[in-house]
Amino acid sequence: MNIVGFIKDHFKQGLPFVAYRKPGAKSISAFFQETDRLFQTDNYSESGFVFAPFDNAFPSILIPESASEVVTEDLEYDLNPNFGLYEEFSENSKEDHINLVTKTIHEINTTRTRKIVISRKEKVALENADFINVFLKLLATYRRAMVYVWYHPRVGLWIGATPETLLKLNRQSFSTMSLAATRPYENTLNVSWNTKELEEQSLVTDFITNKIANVSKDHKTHERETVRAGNVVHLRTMITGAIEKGGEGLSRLIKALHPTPAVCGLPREAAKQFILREEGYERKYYTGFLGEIHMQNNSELFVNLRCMELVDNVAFLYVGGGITAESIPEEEWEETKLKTKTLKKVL
Ligand SMILES: C=C(O[C@@H]1C=C(C(=O)O)C=C[C@H]1O)C(=O)O
Repeated sequence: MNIVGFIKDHFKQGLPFVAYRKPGAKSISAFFQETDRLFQTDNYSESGFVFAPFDNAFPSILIPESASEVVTEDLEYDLNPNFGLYEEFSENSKEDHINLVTKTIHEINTTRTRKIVISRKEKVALENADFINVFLKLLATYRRAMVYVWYHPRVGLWIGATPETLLKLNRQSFSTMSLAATRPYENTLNVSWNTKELEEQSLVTDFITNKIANVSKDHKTHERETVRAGNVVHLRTMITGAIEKGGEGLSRLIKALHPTPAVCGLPREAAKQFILREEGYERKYYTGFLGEIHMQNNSELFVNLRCMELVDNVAFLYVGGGITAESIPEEEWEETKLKTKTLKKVL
């Protein structure tokens, strides 16, 4: 049986699994857990696939390597051309989002908080909802993203195509990225970013390099670049380095980085409290992270962006953007609309 067959089978039996293709990879990998037990991890010391929520007060879920069949294969994309009708209705209206952004700007202007990432979820009713087709279409459409489908009967079904790496760790060497600022992709990477966008992204880079300094003996901040993620472009800076030998390295890096100001804000705790209090819905696993840990001395974690949760015939699309003192509410609304298109393209 191939991976798609295994996915159908496992889903039908109510057993946990994850299938994914890492950025640029040819093959699909998958973990098929043998029982429906809910495993958690708080020190990231086991090998397996981790799925962590935004709010780190809640546990990270693990599909352990030792309790799963791990499969890798090259996949032929067999797409169903008839799939593709959806009707749309927003849960959070435009007005709600604009009011929240306005309130966020006020918070930034009247407190020490400098950046807060505000998000919303949009409900899309699907006709013909077949999550495997959605996954296959994402695979065919976004080759540079981490494309995944993740399922646990007690947690839910999530699908996404994320452009953002939280952390790559190979033995002692790691890399991470500062990703922020968003524009539509207009057939070129030659974008002249304005001061607001450059500053917003610098805030993220500075935070990451500061945090990394506590964990890594040496690290390097690379040159800022413009990168494409489907229908949008972002500013990105890569940060690489090495950590000391010892078992705690991965956990210390995760705790230093998550949640970064690319998805939370600055200062981190104040921004997080504002988000939990004011956003008006639960992010769950959106802006959390996911990926392999301790698989052949490698860990590769991604920030859970451009993702959706599927509940029967409804998809909940999660999108957000960073707010600073210079943000314009109407433009922030447009930015979230643009980001939903990454997923709507395949629905
Ligand atoms: C929060 C999201 O994206 C993040 C926020 C960005 C921004 O503020 O411009 C850009 C990339 C991501 O780090 C999202 O896609 O939902």
